[in-house]
Amino acid sequence: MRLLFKKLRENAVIPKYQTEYSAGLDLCACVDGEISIPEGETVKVPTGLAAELEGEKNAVLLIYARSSLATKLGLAPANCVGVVDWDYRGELIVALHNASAEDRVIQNGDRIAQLVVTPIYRPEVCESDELSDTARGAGGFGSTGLRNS
Ligand SMILES: O=c1ccn([C@H]2C[C@H](O)[C@@H](COP(=O)(O)OP(=O)(O)OP(=O)(O)O)O2)c(=O)[nH]1
Repeated sequence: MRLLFKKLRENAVIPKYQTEYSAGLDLCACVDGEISIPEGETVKVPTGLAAELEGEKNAVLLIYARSSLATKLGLAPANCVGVVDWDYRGELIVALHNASAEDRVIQNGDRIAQLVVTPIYRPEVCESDELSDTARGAGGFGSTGLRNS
């Protein structure tokens, strides 16, 4: 499988794996100089890249937070996880939300999020009057309690 990146602007950065076993490919901001993300606001940060997962339709590109940005700077994608449709050929955008109490500045080339390629199922969608019985049934949202017992 090949993941193709097309640079939409000269200063875009083609992602690379940081280590041999990195799960994510860091996405870099592609801006003129720098971009400000005021406290409490969300800014759509461009990457200057379009991507194509060549041939493989049962996989998806997901845009996740970088834990360092989220925990140290309060910057994480507003949509939690960005889902990139297989047929999307537009620019990859990271909608960074600033949950900190300070304005933040992102410089051109800063690594702002990570792209993860993961397999997906695309099942046939059917309406059904019955679902199979299970021990859990409809229990959820804490129905099994807090601790192991
Ligand atoms: O964090 C993200 C999320 C999405 N996208 C791109 C790829 C995706 O294929 C497209 C549409 O995203 P999504 O399906 O989440 O948007 P929507 O709000 O459901 O709008 P629509 O599908 O009608 O465009 O936008 C990004 O660049 N970054």
